[in-house]
Amino acid sequence: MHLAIDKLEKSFGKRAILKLNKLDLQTGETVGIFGRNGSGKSTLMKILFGTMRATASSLYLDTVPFDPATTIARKLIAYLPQHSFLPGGFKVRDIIPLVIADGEAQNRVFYSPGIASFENQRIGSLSMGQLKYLEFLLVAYLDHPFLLLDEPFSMIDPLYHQVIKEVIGSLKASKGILVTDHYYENVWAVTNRHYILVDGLLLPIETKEELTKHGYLPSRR
Ligand SMILES: Nc1ncnc2c1ncn2[C@@H]1O[C@H](COP(=O)(O)OP(=O)(O)OP(=O)(O)O)[C@@H](O)[C@H]1O
Repeated sequence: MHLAIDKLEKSFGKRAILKLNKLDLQTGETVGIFGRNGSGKSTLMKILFGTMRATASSLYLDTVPFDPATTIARKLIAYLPQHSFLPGGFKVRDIIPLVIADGEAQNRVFYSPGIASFENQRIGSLSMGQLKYLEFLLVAYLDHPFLLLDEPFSMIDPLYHQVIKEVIGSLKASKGILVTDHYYENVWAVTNRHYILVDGLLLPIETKEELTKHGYLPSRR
């Protein structure tokens, strides 16, 4: 499947945040987006997922015009938002089958490293990192063809960064994945193509040095 952005603009009042011209995301590839705080990465993901409306857009799914308002109902895109989305009152072991219908996919979450150590806890009692890790696994193992990951590594301890990279690697062949995180080395390790969002424009980048050139990384490290 092929998700194509021909145009995507978003303004808040008079402030233009996104002025994208072209972005393609195909199943079988993982695309990284870098950008400074406030550059519009989360805004882009919210618009594609359908929880925020673009000011103007021209989007296509396999060459057919695509309205993100239909994303959730069509189970097209799984989305890990920056902020937690699970209800606090449920136990971890009960929320897994509520989010994921498929038994095999549920087991992938249950048997992921570390989950057994807190599967009997309530969501509301998890640490921020445990919660983010659980939410990452839940959206990653949904059967949707596209996956948007907004900061999957943030708040999670380094031991599990490797697990997350392996999960993304295992899904790469079957899904179109868009990922952003300020742990840019981790993003770079799992992506096929990379962009940096500068002044509302998505600029393709080939080397990490370009992250410095575009003012994302400091020039002396
Ligand atoms: N609902 C809103 N109303 C007004 N401004 C908003 C709204 N949502 C986001 N913005 C602004 O849009 C800009 C882009 O925000 P966004 O969260 O997309 O950035 P980001 O690249 O994801 O940043 P970070 O790396 O800090 O997560 C910011 O300046 C933010 O203040």
